[in-house]
Amino acid sequence: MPSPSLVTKDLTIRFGGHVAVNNVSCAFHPGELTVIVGPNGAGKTTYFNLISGQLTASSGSVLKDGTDITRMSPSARAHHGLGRAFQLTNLFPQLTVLENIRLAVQARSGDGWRMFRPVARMRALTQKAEHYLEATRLSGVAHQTAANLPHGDQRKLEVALLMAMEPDIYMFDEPTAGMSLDHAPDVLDLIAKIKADPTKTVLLVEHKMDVVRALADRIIVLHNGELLADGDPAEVMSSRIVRDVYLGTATEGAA
Ligand SMILES: Nc1ncnc2c1ncn2[C@@H]1O[C@H](COP(=O)(O)OP(=O)(O)OP(=O)(O)O)[C@@H](O)[C@H]1O
Repeated sequence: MPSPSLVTKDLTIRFGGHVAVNNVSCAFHPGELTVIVGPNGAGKTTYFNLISGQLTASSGSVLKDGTDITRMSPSARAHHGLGRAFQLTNLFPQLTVLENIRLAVQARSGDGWRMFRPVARMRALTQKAEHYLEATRLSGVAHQTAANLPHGDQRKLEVALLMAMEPDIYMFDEPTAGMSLDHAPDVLDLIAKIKADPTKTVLLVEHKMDVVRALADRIIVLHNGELLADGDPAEVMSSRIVRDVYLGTATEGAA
């Protein structure tokens, strides 16, 4: 097993008297896709927010390749290779699909967001953007404005933007939420492609068990902000304690 790319150590956040994530210690490795499951309110999104920097921990730490990123801003964490897909927030709605991806490629290449650059440089950026267009099967809508894309293609564009940033760690929060059955397989195929790269670590928050079964190498279960179970998907999902949690019969402190 390679050394972990991401570690959370005793990660905790309190909102007033409520501990939403409670001492969660977990290590994630390249080449591994971990699905985070748990009932509503278990702390899954809060755990994600603590990792990507939308929230700052009350105590504990987050390490990326051994570097302590606990107090870093989301953009500093992104700079360290942590990539989280967000619905639409990174899109320029009036620009085309190709232009949006090219801007992400540009940002990644360190060119910043400058408007003017030599033609050859622009061509190289466009070629790279076209590569991500093809990888995400969006070439057919390359010249449509992002705002006019159907919902399914917008979700694919979010994945394309994330890929263009070339993170080591991909984080997806319910990537097929709100998608029609026709489009969901496209996004799942993309995530499967990312997971096939042994240098990438993938974290996924997901409720849909068919998605979990299709993609998970490993499952962790959160319950009342605590890490309740961690391991092989089939074993974890068939374990008594996890089934009790999903049936709502688990008792406090069952972990
Ligand atoms: N900013 C906040 N202030 C106060 N309480 C919060 C805040 N964010 C989350 N919580 C609480 O923390 C707990 C965990 O919420 P979280 O959204 O992480 O759960 P979740 O497992 O992602 O749930 P779901 O599956 O429903 O999205 C909940 O009780 C929630 O109300």
